Amino acid sequence: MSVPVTILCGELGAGKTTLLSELLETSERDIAVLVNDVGAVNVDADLVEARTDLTTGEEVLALENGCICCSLGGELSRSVIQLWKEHDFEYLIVEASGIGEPEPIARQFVRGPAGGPYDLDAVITVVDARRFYDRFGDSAADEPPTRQGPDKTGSRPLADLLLEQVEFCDLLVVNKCDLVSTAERERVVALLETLQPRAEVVTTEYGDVDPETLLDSKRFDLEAATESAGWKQLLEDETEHEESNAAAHDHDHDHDHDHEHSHPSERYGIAVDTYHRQRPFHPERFVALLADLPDGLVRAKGLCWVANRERQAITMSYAGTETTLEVTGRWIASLSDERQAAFRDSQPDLTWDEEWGDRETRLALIGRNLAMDDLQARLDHCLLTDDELDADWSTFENPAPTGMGDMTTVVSDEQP
Ligand SMILES: Nc1nc2c(ncn2[C@@H]2O[C@H](COP(=O)(O)OP(=O)(O)OP(=O)(O)O)[C@@H](O)[C@H]2O)c(=O)[nH]1
Repeated sequence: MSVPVTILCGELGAGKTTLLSELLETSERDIAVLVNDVGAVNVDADLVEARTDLTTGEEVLALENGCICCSLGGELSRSVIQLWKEHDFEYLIVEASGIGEPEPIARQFVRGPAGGPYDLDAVITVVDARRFYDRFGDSAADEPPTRQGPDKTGSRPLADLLLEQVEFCDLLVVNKCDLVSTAERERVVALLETLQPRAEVVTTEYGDVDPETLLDSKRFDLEAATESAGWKQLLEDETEHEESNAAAHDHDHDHDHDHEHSHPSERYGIAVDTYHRQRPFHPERFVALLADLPDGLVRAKGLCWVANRERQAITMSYAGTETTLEVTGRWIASLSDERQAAFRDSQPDLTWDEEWGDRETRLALIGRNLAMDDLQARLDHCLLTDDELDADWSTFENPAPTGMGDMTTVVSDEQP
C-alpha cells in the first residue's frame, strides 16, 4: 500500500516547523519527515529532530544545499524512495523550504518515480497572518508594504512565490493569529479565499491544528490544484462569459468596459476584475505603469501583448510590490500557416482576430479598496493609440523580455 504524503509550504518564518513539531507530538502515526532548507546549515532538521521521539520510528531526513523544487528534483525522488525502502513508517511529511514552489514538488509524487510508493494526500500552505495582512490586507495602512527583494535562487520576487504557494494548495493554515485582531484575521481569510477559492482555510496560533485536519485528508487533485488559483478562475469565467455572449453581441474588444462579471461578492473591500484588450501595450508606458501600480492591488496575472514583441506571449505576474514579465510561449499567429491551422483546429474556441490572430492581453486583477475603473483606464492609456498603431513599433524603447524564459522585473515605487 502506498504511503500518504503531505507537502508543507509557506514563506520563511510562517510557522511550518512549529506546526510540524506540534503535529509530531500530537499525532499517533509513525511519521517520517523530509526537511529542505536552502543553505548549508539545516537548522530546521535539528529543531524537528530535537522535538521528535526517534524511538517511535519517526525519521527526519534533511536535504541540504539546494531547493527540492528545482535543482534537487531528482534527489528528492531518490531520497524518498530510499527512505521508503530502508524504513518503516506510515506517513511522510515534506517540509519545503520557504522559497520552494509547491507544484514541481507535488508533481514528483504524482508523475515522478516517487509516485509508486507514495500517494500525495495534500499540499498545505502555512501563512503568517500578521505579515500577510501587512503586505496585502490593508491598502489604507499608514505604513507602506514591506518591499521584497529578489530571492536567493534567481530573480523571482518572494511575494510572487508566496502567492503561488497560496494558489497551489489544498489547505491553508493561517498561523500567528495572536498577532492580528479579529477584524484583521477575517480580512486575511477573505483575501485568501479570493486568491484560492478551492482550499479550506483554518486559523491557528503556534501551529495548534488537529492532526486529523492535516493528515489523511485525501484533498489533493493535481488538475484541480493546477486550475484552482483565483486569477485563473477569473480568466476562465471571463472567457466563458464572452463565449456565451458571442452570438448575442458584436463585441468591440478594444473598448469593452461594460459587460457584467459573475464574480464573488465583494467582501472586506475585496474587488476582482478582468482586463481584456486586443491591442498591444506601448512598452514604455506599460512598464512605467507597472512601476506605479495602485497600493490596493494584491494580485494581477495573465498574458499580455506588448508592441514589437509579436512572437512572444508574455506572462505578467504581480504580487505585493513587484511585477515580472516573462516570455512563456509564442502567439499562435506567429507560427507558420500550417501550424496555425493545426492549433486553430484543435482549439475551436480560441479568440481570433483577422489581423492580429490570438494576440491579446487578458489579465485577472484582485485588489482591496481598489478603484478598478481607474486601473482599467490607466491600463487603457498604455495601449497604442491609432497613430502609434501605424508607426514603426521597433522605434519604441522596449524593456520587455525577448527570449523564451527571459524575465523583466519591475519594482513598484513605494507609495507616499
Ligand atoms: N507569535 C507567534 N509566533 C509564532 C507562531 N508560530 C510560530 N511562531 C514563531 O515564529 C518563528 C518562526 O517559526 P518557524 O516554525 O520556525 O517558521 P518556519 O516557517 O519553519 O520558518 P523557516 O524554516 O525559516 O521557513 C519562531 O520563532 C516561532 O516560535 C504563532 O502562532 N504566533
